[in-house]
Amino acid sequence: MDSVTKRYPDGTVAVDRLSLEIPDRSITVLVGPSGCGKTTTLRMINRMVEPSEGTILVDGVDIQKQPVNTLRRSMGYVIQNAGLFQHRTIADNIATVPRLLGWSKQKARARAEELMERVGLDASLAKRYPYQLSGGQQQRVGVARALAADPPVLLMDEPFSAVDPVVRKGLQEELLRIQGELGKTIIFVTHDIDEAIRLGTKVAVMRTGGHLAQFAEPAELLSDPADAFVEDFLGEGRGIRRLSFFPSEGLDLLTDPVVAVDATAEQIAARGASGAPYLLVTDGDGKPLGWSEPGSLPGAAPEELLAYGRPFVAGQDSLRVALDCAVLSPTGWAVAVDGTGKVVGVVSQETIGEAIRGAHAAGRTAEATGRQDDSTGRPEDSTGRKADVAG
Ligand SMILES: Nc1ncnc2c1ncn2[C@@H]1O[C@H](COP(=O)(O)OP(=O)(O)OP(=O)(O)O)[C@@H](O)[C@H]1O
Repeated sequence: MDSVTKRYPDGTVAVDRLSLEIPDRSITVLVGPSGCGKTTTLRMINRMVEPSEGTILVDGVDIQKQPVNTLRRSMGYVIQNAGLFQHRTIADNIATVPRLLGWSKQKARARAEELMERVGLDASLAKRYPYQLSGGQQQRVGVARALAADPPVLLMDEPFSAVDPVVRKGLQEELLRIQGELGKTIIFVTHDIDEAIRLGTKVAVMRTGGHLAQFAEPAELLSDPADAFVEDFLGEGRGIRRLSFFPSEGLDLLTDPVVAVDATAEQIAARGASGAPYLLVTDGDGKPLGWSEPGSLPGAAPEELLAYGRPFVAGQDSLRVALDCAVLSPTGWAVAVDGTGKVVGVVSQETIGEAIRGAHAAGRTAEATGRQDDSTGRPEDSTGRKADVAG
């Protein structure tokens, strides 16, 4: 997209000389306050709105030189409230484009069934009508319909804005999973910066008047907002949210303060000597039971143990998750587990604080030498998806 401007007939400049290079097979998010030109930008990409100036190339081809129908078939389009055809069943809604393309009824139906599964909809919903579905389910149908003819590009305009936060998070996770599986190029409009940071490989922050304020990876937005507008738009907690991009790998985990529930008095005395104010007691499988002062062991009843709270998955969860676990722990220590829930060590808030300072210093070095810092890539949580950076 090269120096694209949209001036509406009444003189409103909705988009002003916008230049963006949207990366292939990843999610690019357009974010900004109401009226900053996000929807206009998106609609210029499938020519629902024609630019006044500038050029838009897709795979190197000027979209103005392509027949509109061909262009739109290569781009799925999803809008808020899904925009489903109310008088058609779910299966027929999803099969709309394949049928227009002349697919047989059977083939289109099979495709609809396949897509329902892909977006997490039960097959039993196929014969229902949109009004018989929840908002979140309707939104999934909207995504399935947009994917039906397997277009390489998906344009999504505030697709999850109308659903509650829990459903929204589920839809976001689903979209990340689908993108990972199908490798679509997705351009996603939202006014929610947390959604942008969670979903975007790259995020374009726009400001009123259709100007581009910053185009960067989420971690870079959080560490180096281009100006006061972007900083303000990112809101509070920028430093904490940035920790989602730092992995917990390499945290100095201690195993000395971890004792099995059947440990002998001598073993406990030896652990107590390590100086930790609390020991973490584990069950026969190595899973956490709770914290105890060394003097109360052995023989502490389960109800006497202090709750260990939420553990983090070592190496998989981010430093943000590890810090959160430590802050929520009654002892100020976080419990680290492996993928199966077995304790691999414990770590104090202080040690996590040192790791955070180290990660910041490494980030600064990476910036100074101009190399890409791996820790500023896509944050992952224990599910292997992007970490929750909301809030
Ligand atoms: N058809 C139109 N004619 C005149 N002005 C328009 C038209 N469509 C949009 N605009 C104006 O262009 C500007 C950008 O609108 P646009 O819908 O692209 O913004 P947006 O960032 O998507 O906003 P929102 O988040 O509220 O949906 C706004 O000032 C809007 O009022």
